[in-house]
Amino acid sequence: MIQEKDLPKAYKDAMQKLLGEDYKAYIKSLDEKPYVGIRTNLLKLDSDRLKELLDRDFKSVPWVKEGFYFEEERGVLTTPSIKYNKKINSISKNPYYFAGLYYIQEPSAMTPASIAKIKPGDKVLDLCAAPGGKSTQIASYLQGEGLLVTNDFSASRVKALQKNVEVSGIDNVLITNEDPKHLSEVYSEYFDKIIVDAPCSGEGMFRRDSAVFKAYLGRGPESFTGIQVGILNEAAKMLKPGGTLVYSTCTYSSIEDEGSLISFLENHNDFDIDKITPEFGFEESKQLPGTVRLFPHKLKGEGHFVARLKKQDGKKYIELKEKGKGKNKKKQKPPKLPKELSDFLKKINRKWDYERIFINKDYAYYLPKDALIDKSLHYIRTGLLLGEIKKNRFEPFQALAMNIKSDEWENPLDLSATDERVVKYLKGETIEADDEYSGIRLVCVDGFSLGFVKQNKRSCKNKYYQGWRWV
Ligand SMILES: C[S@@+](CC[C@H](N)C(=O)[O-])C[C@H]1O[C@@H](n2cnc3c(N)ncnc32)[C@H](O)[C@@H]1O
Repeated sequence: MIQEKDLPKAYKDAMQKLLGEDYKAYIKSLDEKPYVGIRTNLLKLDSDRLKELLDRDFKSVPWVKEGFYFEEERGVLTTPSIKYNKKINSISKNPYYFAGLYYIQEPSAMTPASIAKIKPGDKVLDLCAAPGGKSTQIASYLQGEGLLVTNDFSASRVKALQKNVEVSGIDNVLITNEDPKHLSEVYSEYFDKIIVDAPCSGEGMFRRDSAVFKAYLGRGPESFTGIQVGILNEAAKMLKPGGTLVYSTCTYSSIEDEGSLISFLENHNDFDIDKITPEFGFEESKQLPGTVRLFPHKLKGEGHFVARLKKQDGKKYIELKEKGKGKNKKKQKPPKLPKELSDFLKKINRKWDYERIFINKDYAYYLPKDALIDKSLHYIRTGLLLGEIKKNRFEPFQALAMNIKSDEWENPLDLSATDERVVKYLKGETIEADDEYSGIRLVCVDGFSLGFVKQNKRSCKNKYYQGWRWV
């Protein structure tokens, strides 16, 4: 627990100035446990079904309809429903979590994507995306239509982003590991919505993460503003006229919040603040009306700052194609698919658009529809990674399994969460099926896909991705 005496003087002074008589209530809130939230993955199910499966009537996060508080007693991660199995003892060690049915996310962190007005069909960029909280939420809102480009500058953090995108079953996605400067050279005025969840000093996360506090003592707010304004400048280039840009941080620092935004707006008079209604305990900024802070003494969540900007529709938007910018698009002739791959895809009851299948070094991808892909950028994923074409066979990958709905597979091995084979499977063990079969089969928990097995008679050789196993 952080106490007032541990806080740097400059920080206390700034908070007193910001909060006035609320300062004491804020300091008191530092003694309380942080809230734990979960958010339904709307790509896979709705919240009523999730509550049913987890056997809990969670309290809702007031400002995000698919967000819930995990425990009335905050931070206590005890088993929700599956009482039969003592090994399943936390919200992150639960078969439904492995099935990507929900994302664990701090309730305030659910705000930026929820106010970005994202609708199916939009092209959305999440510029500072790892580990993927906002990206998985954006994908939920897109409902498989449109495009999500999700980027992070850090090569190590982008791995966690990739995993979360794949567990969530997202296919209309490009994952990049890029400096925003490079992205803006390719994606000029390309996106309808952009989220900049900027790197920041993390003042709002002190009670949740002591490492953030330690890092803060070594590196205060001033060092972040240049980076934040730089990222916003690149985002501005990539937004279509009329588009929406959301800027968020998990800090209270007015240097990083209003300060960075004011610097940005001074050089971008084609952007206006699109007011966020100060409801649910959100506190409107006095310095920059229309933007809001979330304080832990005002609502059930950690500290955040959120602003929504709108780019004016000053000039008529010219489609990229007309500008001839789609030149480098990886446009292939519809490939002649290897028989192994086309035979495998026939097992999945879905209308595949074969023109979107892209094969690179024996790896097969299903590209997002109408997405601009440029060779100069470092893509971690271009769409859904289907699998690898091997000699005389196709090896389907985990990302594909997570994207398949159980009713798209003719004969899934569908196990109940109360079946101990589920945890065995997630641990990478061989399991026995109830019926005989020969070949690759989809394993599901209560109708939601988990991964593949290679079945011979009743014995099912485990194909669950090693790096994701239950340990
Ligand atoms: C607050 S975190 C993002 C959290 C994420 N949006 C989520 O909801 O899970 C900020 C991220 O910005 C990334 N970052 C730092 N500098 C960056 C830059 N210049 N361009 C893009 N991303 C950057 C960091 O690696 C970090 O993952």
